[in-house]
Amino acid sequence: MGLKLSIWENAARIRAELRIGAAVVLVRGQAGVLAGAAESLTAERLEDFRAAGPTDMVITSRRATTLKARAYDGDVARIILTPDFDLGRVRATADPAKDLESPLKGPYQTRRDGDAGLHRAAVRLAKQAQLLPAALVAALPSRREAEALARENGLSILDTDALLAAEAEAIGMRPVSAARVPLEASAASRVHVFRPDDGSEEHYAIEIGAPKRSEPVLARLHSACFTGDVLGSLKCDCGPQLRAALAAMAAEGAGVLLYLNQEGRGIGLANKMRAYSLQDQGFDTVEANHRLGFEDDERDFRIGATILRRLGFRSVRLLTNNPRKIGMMSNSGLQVAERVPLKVGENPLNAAYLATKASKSGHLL
Ligand SMILES: Nc1nc2c(ncn2[C@@H]2O[C@H](COP(=O)(O)OP(=O)(O)OP(=O)(O)O)[C@@H](O)[C@H]2O)c(=O)[nH]1
Ligand SMILES: [Zn+2]
Repeated sequence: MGLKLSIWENAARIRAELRIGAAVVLVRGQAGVLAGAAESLTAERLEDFRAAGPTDMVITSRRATTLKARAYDGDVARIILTPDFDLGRVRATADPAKDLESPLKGPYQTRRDGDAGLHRAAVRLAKQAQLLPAALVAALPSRREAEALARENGLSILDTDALLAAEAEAIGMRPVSAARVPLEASAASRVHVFRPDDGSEEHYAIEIGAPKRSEPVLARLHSACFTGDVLGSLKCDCGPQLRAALAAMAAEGAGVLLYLNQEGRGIGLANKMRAYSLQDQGFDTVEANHRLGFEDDERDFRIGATILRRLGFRSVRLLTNNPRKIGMMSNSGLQVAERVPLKVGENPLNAAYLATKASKSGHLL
């Protein structure tokens, strides 16, 4: 039977497998590797990697900077897994929790020859699985042998160039369901649920009143913050921003708030809590992300524009202090007719966080 998984089906399955510690096969051109996430690695699986072929641990250049490892591959570094490199050292290399306690983890020998494309893809998949951005990669002799290894062991196999090509386009969003939900801010509210074609998290649109599609709509792109939105955390300004945005829309009688499930600026709640632990050790919000191996902001801002367009909007008055959100909207073909500042919720416990966003991430004051 010619039943073939689509690239999205395959990538979604591989993300789930990486989370539970399975090894997968990645191929590109004539090359193939066995790959797994460092965070979910076990001692037994580490031996499987060593038996499969010469194994590297791949980290991002952000993490490499903290570890003083040379990154010859631009945004990633391939650490050669010498025989003494055990599971404890893999964990300590991936996870910065104990960096200050035991700063001397190296020296690391990093690889500079050969192509790092499949290694880069492995780290990217670990990030998408919301794990620490670090992977184990064992080189296999050829694509043909990689395909045979996958077939014989029932492993998932992914062509990483095909995934990159698919991701270059904005991911499609399908409206799934919608219903009236009267809110404290406004009784005239509807919640719409959108499901992305790539099998990742669903996102929500909260429509207040009946905004005209022919005029710029008062809009907010809100990224999920479990701690701020739900628990009322004082470490950030998300909860007050969420409520102030809904209140502003209610006051005008119309607006649309997108609730985007991009927790922790796209790194997920587990990694955000790791970042918070680092902040308790004295690092600011940007430094903490970098020590973990992430960029300051890992969100895909095209998602918001895609959903707004699906809802029929062409132009927005955007509630934000973040110039990147404005840039993304314009690049995605949505006109930003006006920026509406949203400065609420400053308190003594988040003042330094807000100041860092202004000084390092270009947030407008
Ligand atoms: N990684 C990380 N994420 C954080 C931290 N504090 C808050 N967040 C996340 O940051 C996001 C908040 O972003 P938003 O308020 O939508 O956007 P913004 O970039 O601040 O821009 P505007 O609020 O529009 O000006 C949420 O996903 C939070 O979970 C932190 O210290 N580290
Ligand atoms: Zn927050």
